[in-house]
Amino acid sequence: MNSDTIQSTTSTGSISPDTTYDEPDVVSSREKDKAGRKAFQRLIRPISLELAIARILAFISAVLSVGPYIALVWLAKALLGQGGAQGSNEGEVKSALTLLIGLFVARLVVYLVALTVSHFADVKLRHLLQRQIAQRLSQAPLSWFSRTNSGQVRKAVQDDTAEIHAVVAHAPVDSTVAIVSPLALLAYVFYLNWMLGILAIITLPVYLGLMAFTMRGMGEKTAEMDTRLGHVSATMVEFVTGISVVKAFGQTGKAHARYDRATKDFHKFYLAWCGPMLRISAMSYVAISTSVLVLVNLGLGSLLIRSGHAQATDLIPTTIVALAIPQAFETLANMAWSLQIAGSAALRVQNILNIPQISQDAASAAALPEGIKGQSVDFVDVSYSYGAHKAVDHVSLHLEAGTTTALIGPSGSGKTTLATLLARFSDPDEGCIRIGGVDLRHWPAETLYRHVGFVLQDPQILSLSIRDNVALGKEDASDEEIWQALESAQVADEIRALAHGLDTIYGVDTHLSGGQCQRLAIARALLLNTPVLILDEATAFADPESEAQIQQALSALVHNPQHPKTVLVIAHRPASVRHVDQVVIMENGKISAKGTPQEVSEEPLYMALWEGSTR
Ligand SMILES: Nc1ncnc2c1ncn2[C@@H]1O[C@H](COP(=O)(O)OP(=O)(O)OP(=O)(O)O)[C@@H](O)[C@H]1O
Repeated sequence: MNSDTIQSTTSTGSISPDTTYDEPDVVSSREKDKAGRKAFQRLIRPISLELAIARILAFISAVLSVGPYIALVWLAKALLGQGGAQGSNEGEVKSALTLLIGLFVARLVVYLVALTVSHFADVKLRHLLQRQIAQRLSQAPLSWFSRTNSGQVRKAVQDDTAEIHAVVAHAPVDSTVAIVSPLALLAYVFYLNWMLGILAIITLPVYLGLMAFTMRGMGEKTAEMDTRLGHVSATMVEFVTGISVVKAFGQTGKAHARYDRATKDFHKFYLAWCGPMLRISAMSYVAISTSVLVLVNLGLGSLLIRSGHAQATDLIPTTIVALAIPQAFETLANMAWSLQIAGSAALRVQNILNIPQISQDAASAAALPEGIKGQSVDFVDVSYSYGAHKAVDHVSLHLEAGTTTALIGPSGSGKTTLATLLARFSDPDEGCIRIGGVDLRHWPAETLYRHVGFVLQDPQILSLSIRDNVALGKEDASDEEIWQALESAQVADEIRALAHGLDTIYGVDTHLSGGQCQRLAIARALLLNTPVLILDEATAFADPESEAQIQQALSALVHNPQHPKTVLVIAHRPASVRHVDQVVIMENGKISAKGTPQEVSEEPLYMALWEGSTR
């Protein structure tokens, strides 16, 4: 986006100098419009057969729409007694009425069947897209989520599938009817009397000319509007997400300013675009307004009748047709607009469907990978980058089964990144990570997460009951097992004190402190009892009294001879490294030293950790 200041031209051609806004790249808006159309066509491919059937039915319904007019002319002639004797006229009136009602109903039925087919197709597509989106999101590496604004994800998953619905369910039927029906009606009107036919469309060139003028660059402008709306939505999400921090530091005005500016920019853009357009389009609607059409068709039509160039019985249907045609243009204009909106929506859905996937070689979701030996962990020449920034740089590390390794190092040295690679939040760019000698890429996801448990800095307590939160990875856990895990994590008393105990819904019935959330996350890991455990400063939020107890519980768990664990702790304090088997020091994404606590005790960073704690 560049920030050129542009001036808007009003309908009178004057320049309004105060109408300034940030202008997204016009070329990119045009490309976005094109790409959106392509993405939409690609998305609806799975329902192309259903849409073709809906279009054919809509075509039949549109052709049938001429029927009632033919019957109307017949009826008018019969009523005006142009058909001959009295008796035969009565019969003709009845037949004409039967035909009129019959064709009207037949047309309506075919139209409704066409709409039903397109709605079924839409339901099928929605289901398919939501399933695909859910599947892609579940296989996306965590790094993708941290790069992507949550507002964008929500928009793609919820709003965009709804916008595509509006077009898929209605456009094929309504646009076919809107094109075929006026053509069929006009053909009939011209067949009745070509001069009345011309009257029926005589004001259309004025309307179409003005409309064409207002619709110039519509595709790009709609794409630009979508970009700007996305920006408004993203700044809103950003503002709401960070509101507590922003308020705490008294920066509400500053943070709000970004959202405020985005909405103001949108407001200016929309006014500058739609103001002149609406004025011209209002003028164009005069040309097809009912009063003008009635005046032209009935007025000039009467003159044609008087001069003997037309019959009175033909004038009523031709005037009705003239009044019906503008409706078709309105439908087409609305459909074109919806199609452009759906194009942008399709592009976002397409982007979600294109997100990189964590590769999955193993076929069975539950089985252990073949060739697994023990629970040792190996990082083999592992590198990982966030964009151009290398966070982990050719790291090789062996974690002996049943031992505890502490990762220490300055902030930003790559500890969390290395640890989360073991939980397969992303795959390494280079090298590989093995558990029991098997590359993580060959582990079925379900099996992997029954082998690797983690407690991260952000404990991620979900808006579920305490029971479901603790038993997240072990749905069949008994209450007894859950309480046992809560006891070991030193949080059982607090949960017992809640009015609904294990059934308390987090975030609805209660809010827990950071330390309590952390201990719940530890209970979750304890319950899962995985042979490999990652702790990212698991005691960071714990209050001093419970910290020692949590450490004891964890150490008992780690050194349990029945369930030996391979543990990787990201440590920021001496308490976390005191009893470990191995200390690994990281600096700038590389391992600078490793060994037992005694072996690394002279390392400056190790000493700094102890000194920091006693300060
Ligand atoms: N999602 C991300 N996107 C881009 N860069 C990131 C992301 N996460 C981490 N980084 C960068 O990667 C580097 C390593 O970060 P990492 O969080 O692994 O370090 P750390 O040693 O765990 O730090 P800390 O002790 O502060 O948690 C840092 O320079 C950080 O800025």
